[in-house]
Amino acid sequence: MPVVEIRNISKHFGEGSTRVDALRDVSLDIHAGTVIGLRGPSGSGKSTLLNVIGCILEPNSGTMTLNGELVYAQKWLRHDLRRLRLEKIGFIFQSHNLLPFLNAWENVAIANILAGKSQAMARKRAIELLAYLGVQKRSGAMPGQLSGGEAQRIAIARALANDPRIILADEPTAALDSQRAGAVMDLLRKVAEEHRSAVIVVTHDEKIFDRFDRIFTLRDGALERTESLAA
Ligand SMILES: Nc1ncnc2c1ncn2[C@@H]1O[C@H](COP(=O)(O)OP(=O)(O)OP(=O)(O)O)[C@@H](O)[C@H]1O
Repeated sequence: MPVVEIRNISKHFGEGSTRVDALRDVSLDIHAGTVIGLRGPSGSGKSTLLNVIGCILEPNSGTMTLNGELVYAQKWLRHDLRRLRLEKIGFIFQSHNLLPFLNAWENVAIANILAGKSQAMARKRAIELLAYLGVQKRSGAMPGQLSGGEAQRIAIARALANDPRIILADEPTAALDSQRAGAVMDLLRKVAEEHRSAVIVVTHDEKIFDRFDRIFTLRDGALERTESLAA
């Protein structure tokens, strides 16, 4: 069973002469344990698709099933989308978006505290994740003291805090050199395989194209072609 199942999803912004069709009839399946690339020219709908899968943006039509649960069919079928996001979905952004006034482990723990877990449990989980990602030595550092690669690992740890089945990453390697970009992709693969998550990465970054199991290409809001890169 796919972790993400999208059928005929469309999304437009505006009406009449200002209408933009950001997604047109997009259908795709994403399976557990896979790392998927999403590419396409600027304005082709990549962020819109990521935000729809992340239940941040409501589509106009189609259906979406996440982790076996039908969550959208012409309308949202759940009223607690925030909880769904907190429990099932991890977000990683290009600029890591760490909170500047919290140190590394606190930035990771906040995800669990928001989800209602105890401070002690949130701290324990944060420290475990920082060790898993190889940045435990930086757990007391403030974001301004971290290198780009360290900050991105901590942002990945935060995205993993609630054991999400779906990890959405918007240009996670854009600010990194090829060695660090490769290390981030290795981590995302490890997470996909060990946690049986589906990882979806929006990218223009050609140096990581060979790291995906599959690449979906969007053009003018429509899925153009898919490439299976798995050996
Ligand atoms: N909130 C909005 N209001 C109006 N139009 C929007 C909005 N968000 C996106 N669009 C339009 O929808 C289309 C798809 O945008 P989207 O951001 O998904 O593209 P993208 O492929 O992620 O682009 P980029 O690579 O530049 O980030 C674009 O034409 C964009 O201008």
